[in-house]
Amino acid sequence: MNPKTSIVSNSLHRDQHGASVQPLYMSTTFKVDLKSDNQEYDYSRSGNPTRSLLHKQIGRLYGVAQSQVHAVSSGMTALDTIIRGLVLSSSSHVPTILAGDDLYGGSDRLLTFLRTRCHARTVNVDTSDFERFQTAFLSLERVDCVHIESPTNPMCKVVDVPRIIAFIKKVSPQTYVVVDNTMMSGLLCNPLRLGADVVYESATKFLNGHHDIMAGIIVSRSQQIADEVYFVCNATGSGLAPMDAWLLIRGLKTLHVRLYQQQFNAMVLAEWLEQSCGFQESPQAPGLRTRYVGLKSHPQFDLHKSFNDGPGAVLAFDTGSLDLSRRIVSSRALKVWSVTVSFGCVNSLISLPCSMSHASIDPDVRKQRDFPEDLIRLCVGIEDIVDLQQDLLAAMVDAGVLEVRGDMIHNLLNGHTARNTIGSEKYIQHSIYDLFYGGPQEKLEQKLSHRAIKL
Ligand SMILES: Cc1ncc(COP(=O)(O)O)c(C=O)c1O
Ligand SMILES: N[C@@H](CCSC[C@H](N)C(=O)O)C(=O)O
Repeated sequence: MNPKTSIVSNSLHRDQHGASVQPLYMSTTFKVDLKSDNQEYDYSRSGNPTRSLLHKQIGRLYGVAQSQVHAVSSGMTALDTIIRGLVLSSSSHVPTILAGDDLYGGSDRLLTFLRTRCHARTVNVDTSDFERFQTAFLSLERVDCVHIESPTNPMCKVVDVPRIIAFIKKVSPQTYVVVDNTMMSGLLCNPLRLGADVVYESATKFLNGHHDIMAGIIVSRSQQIADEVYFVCNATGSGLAPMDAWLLIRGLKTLHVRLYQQQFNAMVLAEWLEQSCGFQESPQAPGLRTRYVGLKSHPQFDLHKSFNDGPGAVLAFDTGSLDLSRRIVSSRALKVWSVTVSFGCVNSLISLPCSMSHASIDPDVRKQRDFPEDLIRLCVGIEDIVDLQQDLLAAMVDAGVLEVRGDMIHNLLNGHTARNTIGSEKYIQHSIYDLFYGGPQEKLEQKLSHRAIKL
C-alpha cells in the first residue's frame, strides 16, 4: 500500500470502543501483572501506546517494522541519541564523525560540542562534491559515522546520497551512514532504500506541519541498530511525550496534501524569482541568484531528481548585499510571509539564516565555508500563490530591490502582475507536472492512463 494511503488509515489501532481516531494514553504508569512475563508497558519513558502508534505510522512511511522506529523530543535529540548509541559507545578509539560543511546550525553546534568538549573528532567536508568527500574519508584512519543531509539547509546543495552510501559500504562497511532527511521527509525520499543505516528527521518540520510541537523520529535499517537506539531513548528519557505523539499522528495524515501544495507554491515562486519578476534587470540587485533543487538551472537538478520524488518546499536566494537582504526580510510590507525560523509548516516563512537558524555557527567558520551572509531562505507554505508573490514583491519594492515603473505598482497591488506575468494556471501546472512526471500535462495524462488499474 502506498504510504499516502497507509498513513491516513484508521487501521493503525484497535480501540476497545471502536474510536476512529487514535486514543491518547496520557498515563505515566501502567498496572503491572506480575504473572505475565511479556507485558508491553509499565512506564511511559520505556514505552507508551500512543507513541507506539506513531512508531507504526512512521514505519509505514519508511517501509519498516514499528520496532525499528523511535520518536523523540526533537530533531536535535534524534541526532544526539544516534551519536550516543552508535558512535560514542565505542571506547577503543577516538570516535570520528565525518559530516557536511553546509548543515543545519544546530547540528553543527552539537558536532562542535562533541569535538571541543567530548573528545570526539568531527571533520566537515563539502559532501556535495563526491571527490572531495572521498579524499577526506580516505585520509582519516577510521570513520565511525558519516552524516549527510540533502538538499543542504540552507544552501540547497545536493549530496549524491546513493553514491556515498555505495562507496562507504564498499570500503568501510563498519561505518554508520546517518542521513538527516528533514528537508525531504520520508514521503519524498527514503534513504533506507538507498542503503543508509539510520535516518532521522526533525518531525517539528514537514511531518507535523503545524508548528505546534517539537519532535524527532529515528528510523533504523536493522533491529540491532534499533535496539541500540532504544537503549539510549529509555536510559535518557528522550522519548516523545504522548500528547505530542498524538498530534504528530494527526499531522502525518495530511503530509502528502500539504507537501503537494507547498511544492507547487515553491516551484512557482522559484521560477518566478529566477525568470519573471525582473530581478535580472534590476540595477539595485546585480548579485541575485535563486537556489532551489526544483529549478532546471540548479547544477544538480538531475542528480536530485534521480533519488527523490519531489523538490521540497525550501528555497533560497542571494541578493548580493547583506544590507539589501536585511531590508527585504525586515520590510513592514510583509503581511503573509512571517519572519520565523524553521520550515515545513503550513504557513510561509522568510528568514535570514546568518542571523537566525545558522547564527550558532561561528562567523569565521561560515566565511571559511563560503556561507552567503546575504542569503534569504523561503520556507513555502500552503497559502494562495498569488498572495505569496504579491507580498514578496511588495517587500522587494519597499526594500528598493525592484524599480517600480509605470503601471507596475498598480498591477502589483491589483494582483495583475502576479497572475499575468508570473503565470496563468496553465503555466503553474506545467511547472509542477514537469518536475514530478517529466513532461507537460498531456504526457502526464498518458502516463496516468497506463498506470491506472484496469477495472
Ligand atoms: C535539517 C535539520 N535537521 C535537524 C533540525 C533539528 O530539529 P529540531 O529543531 O526539531 O530539534 C533542524 C531544525 O531545527 C533542521 O533544519
Ligand atoms: N534558536 C534556535 C534556532 C532554531 S533554527 C530551526 C530550524 N532548524 C531552521 O533551520 O530554521 C537554535 O539556537 O537552535
